[in-house]
Amino acid sequence: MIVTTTELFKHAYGKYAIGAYNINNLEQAVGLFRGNLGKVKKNDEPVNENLAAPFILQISRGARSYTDKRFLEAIIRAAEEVFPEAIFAVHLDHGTEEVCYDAIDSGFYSSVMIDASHEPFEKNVEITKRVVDYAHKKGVVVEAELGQLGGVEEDVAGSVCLTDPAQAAEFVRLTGCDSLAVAIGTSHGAYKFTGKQGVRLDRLAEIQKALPPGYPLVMHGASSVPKEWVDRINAAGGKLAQTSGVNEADYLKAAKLGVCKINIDTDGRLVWCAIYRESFRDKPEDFDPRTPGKVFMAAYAEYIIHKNQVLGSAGQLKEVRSLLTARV
Ligand SMILES: O=C(CO)COP(=O)(O)O
Ligand SMILES: O=C[C@H](O)COP(=O)(O)O
Ligand SMILES: [Zn+2]
Ligand SMILES: [Zn+2]
Repeated sequence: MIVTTTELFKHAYGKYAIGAYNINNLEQAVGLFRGNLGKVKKNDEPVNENLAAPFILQISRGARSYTDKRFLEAIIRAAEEVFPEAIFAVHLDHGTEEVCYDAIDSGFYSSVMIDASHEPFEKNVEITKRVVDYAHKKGVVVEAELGQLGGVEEDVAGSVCLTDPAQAAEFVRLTGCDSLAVAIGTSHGAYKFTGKQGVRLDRLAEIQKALPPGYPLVMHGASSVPKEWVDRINAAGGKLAQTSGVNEADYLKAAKLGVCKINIDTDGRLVWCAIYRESFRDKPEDFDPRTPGKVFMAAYAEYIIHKNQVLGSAGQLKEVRSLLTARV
């Protein structure tokens, strides 16, 4: 069942965070749905309610244009039928104004992100407000961004510029956006922090205090970039040096400070890269695309289960399901 992020955030606020996972292809979709239902190897395994989690499926502009946006949509529609127990939001990640309108008009996305954070404050407000007004008329909710993450974010090269708490409150008031992505020291990709710096929970606490009670915040660039996966990639011929990620122990700390959505893309890519490299290394005679694909879907499902455990969303599906069905 596709729901809005608002419905998920209400349940999560202050207690745990919902995993927001980017996908680009069929194998990632299957692994993602399995993992969020506590299944690993087969689609028809029984749901494991102790592990099952509500989640957000994110589609970036790059994912939409990788093949054709209609392919991803068809895969997700099929997944809804194959995994009828899943409760998730379909979210456009880092949209421009034009792409937001396209996603809203499609009737498929329950949530969009307008990212005008590279614009000056007033322009960011102006663009975000237009998207919010358009989206709300069609029942779609909007995530916006204020402040800039470090590193490269699609075609926006940002330098770390933490979100100002007072500006955040003003931004939310002026735009009416439903959730806000804040810059608290993280960046996209596998090379996040230099030295000992980490997530700026102190700044996050100030932002939470400045906003209305219960207002949902979003953490981008939240992959933990696990050493285990980086080492496996390198042992299978990869060349990733000096990687660094978010400490997984910070996820729940951030959730207690109002972060309801935690964005993870890079970690899924690392799992993908390690599994495919190992498969090609260990089975050089095999050229069947399903050989690494099968291993990847199971490994990705297991990884999603792990992530949901550290986010605190594992095991929450049952309660979310009963709340949503009681409401109907
Ligand atoms: O923020 C993200 C997508 O919007 C993903 O962040 P990572 O690169 O840390 O996975
Ligand atoms: O914000 C960046 C996300 O990780 C999406 O990345 P992508 O644009 O390469 O799909
Ligand atoms: Zn941004
Ligand atoms: Zn992001």
